[in-house]
Amino acid sequence: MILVNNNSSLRIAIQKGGRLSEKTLNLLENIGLEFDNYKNRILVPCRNYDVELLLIRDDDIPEYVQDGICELGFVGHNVTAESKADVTGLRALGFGKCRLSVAVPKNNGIKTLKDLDGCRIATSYPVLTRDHFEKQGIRIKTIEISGAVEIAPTLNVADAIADIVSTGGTLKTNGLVELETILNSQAELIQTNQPIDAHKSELIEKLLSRIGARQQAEKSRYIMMNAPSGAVERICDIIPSLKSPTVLPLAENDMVAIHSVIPTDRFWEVMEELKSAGASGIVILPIENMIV
Ligand SMILES: Nc1ncnc2c1ncn2[C@@H]1O[C@H](COP(=O)(O)OP(=O)(O)OP(=O)(O)O)[C@@H](O)[C@H]1O
Ligand SMILES: O=P(O)(O)OC[C@H]1O[C@H](OP(=O)(O)OP(=O)(O)O)[C@H](O)[C@@H]1O
Ligand SMILES: [Mg+2]
Repeated sequence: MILVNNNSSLRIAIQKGGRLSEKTLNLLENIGLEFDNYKNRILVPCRNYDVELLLIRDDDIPEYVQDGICELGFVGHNVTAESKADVTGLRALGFGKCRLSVAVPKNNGIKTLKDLDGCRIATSYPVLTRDHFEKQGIRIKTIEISGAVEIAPTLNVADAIADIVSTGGTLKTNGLVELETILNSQAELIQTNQPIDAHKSELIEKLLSRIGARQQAEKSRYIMMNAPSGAVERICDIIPSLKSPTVLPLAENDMVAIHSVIPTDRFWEVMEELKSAGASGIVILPIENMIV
């Protein structure tokens, strides 16, 4: 049975309450979509775009998108991969970064995955875990647990775990060490493989283009600085992306203002070099959107 969304508005599934909810809503608002009253609601209309949000548990998102109940979904790649849903990944979103890893109690002699042959692995990701071990010909028994997986070895419910790791703090607190990564993950935008009409396809195209502009902007900063005109060439060498900066004369003799866009992650690396090249009054501004 195919359960496509017959409503004329594009429907997007997002996590109702959890780690991805706020960042997903922020992203949608940052690309100009206005929602109100999404607290305590399941279907939330949008004031200025032909779209509605379906707020549900993240585990349900891939299947809702697979079945066409929602055309799009924002969800962790770990959840999509575990579900094996028939959907298309459109964009990695750069937040909710984590990994699914195998971890074992510290100092118990387990050094490689092979040492876990015949062992019990506690996890909320039985599909990905079994696939990973099977590919390496290692026999394991998965013990499916939906939360607080890290405590399973202490309770002797399992010999090891496969769980989500980000900073590694939870593993450390529970006396576990990471053995191997099964999957790297971040939040992603997924699309249904069910047929989509022309109106909804156009809405998706426009959303993707706005998300692209937002992602580009987040990767960049607008930089302004003053410098002696003789220093412009050296400053451009320090930041290769400053190939054709805007250079404006200042009232002060032989001084110019340099304006350009630089990759966010480069700024802190080159700030000292810029200063020693003669730059002063360096100002860095966030960019709202960037269409290249
Ligand atoms: N420690 C973490 N750091 C960064 N991202 C994480 C972390 N833990 C989980 N994630 C990502 O955030 C997603 C949502 O995590 P969350 O803990 O809110 O899920 P949940 O408890 O299954 O929520 P739900 O109630 O919707 O089922 C995860 O599927 C994963 O992609
Ligand atoms: O490596 P860390 O930075 O410590 O993060 C990892 C922890 O974060 C997630 O749990 P969360 O805090 O979302 O609680 P949950 O297990 O109840 O979902 C995950 O299940 C780990 O327990
Ligand atoms: Mg969940």
